[in-house]
Amino acid sequence: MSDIITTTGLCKQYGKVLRVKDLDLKVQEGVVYGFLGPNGAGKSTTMKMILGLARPTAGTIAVFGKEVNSRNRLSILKDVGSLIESPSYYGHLTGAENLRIISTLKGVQDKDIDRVLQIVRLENHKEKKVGQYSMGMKQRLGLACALLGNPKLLILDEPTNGLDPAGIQEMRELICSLPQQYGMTVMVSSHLLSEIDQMATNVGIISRGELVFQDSLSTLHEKSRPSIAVRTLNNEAAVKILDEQGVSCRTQDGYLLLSKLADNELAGYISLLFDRHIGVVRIEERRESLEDIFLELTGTAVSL
Ligand SMILES: Nc1ncnc2c1ncn2[C@@H]1O[C@H](COP(=O)(O)OP(=O)(O)OP(=O)(O)O)[C@@H](O)[C@H]1O
Repeated sequence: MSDIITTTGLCKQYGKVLRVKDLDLKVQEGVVYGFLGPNGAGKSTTMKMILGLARPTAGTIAVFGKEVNSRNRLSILKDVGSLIESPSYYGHLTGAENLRIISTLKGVQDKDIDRVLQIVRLENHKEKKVGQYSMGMKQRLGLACALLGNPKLLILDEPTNGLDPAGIQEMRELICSLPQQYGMTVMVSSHLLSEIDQMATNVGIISRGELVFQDSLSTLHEKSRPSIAVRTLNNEAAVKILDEQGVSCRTQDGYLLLSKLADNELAGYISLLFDRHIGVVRIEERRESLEDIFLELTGTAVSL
């Protein structure tokens, strides 16, 4: 699989503050790359630099294997569609008319308009004035604009912002379908872990301008460490007994939390508790949630 976006040591300074620090991103062909981070982490700034809308302070950006410079920028970005911030439209014109204006600017044939309207499921509303569109329809029209010309790469900055749950679901399904159905690579940003979890195959997590995780979503899930939660009738005494055995544990919500043990070891400690007349009433396996991992990586509680 080739790399569609590679950044090396990418930095952006605003005033005296470095807002994007030494970013080495790798977005491989055919993935949905979820670019996740708390508000103000530097996601939009990074995407704008990739799209040539902001000038990097340092570092390089390669798209489709070619390092982007002022001479080749336009020819490379011809194959990139984007949705950055809420797009504005002519409200007195229809969806199709708005798309016609963009397709002319992009040098794309008119017949592509019906194709993109179909992908975003707006074909039945194309003759309606955009001023009468719902927020979700406007956002889908934004995606349609990005899809004009059948780009190989889509860069979408928080495309579900401002949408209701049904709109979010629809946008998410659309984005997920793009690599398989149209062979596109998608980089999509969000501050919502649950959204990236449901949409992306690969994840880059940015915190205060720094990349703190980059790998497949499944690798992120593997980081969630299993632990054993035990509920007894006397947790205080149980902690002392386990402590004597060299087993460290902490109490949380009425449970003793032990790091994952082999089954025979755990069985040994449980029978020891029985021998010491401590009733064991629950034994459960738990996994650290993705939210906990996100918190560890970024030091910021995640919004769901
Ligand atoms: N043009 C600018 N001039 C000065 N500071 C800026 C500019 N653009 C962004 N910043 C600052 O850079 C930091 C990163 O902003 P950015 O918009 O990239 O974050 P983000 O991760 O996209 O967050 P959000 O989800 O809130 O949009 C913020 O502290 C922001 O205030």
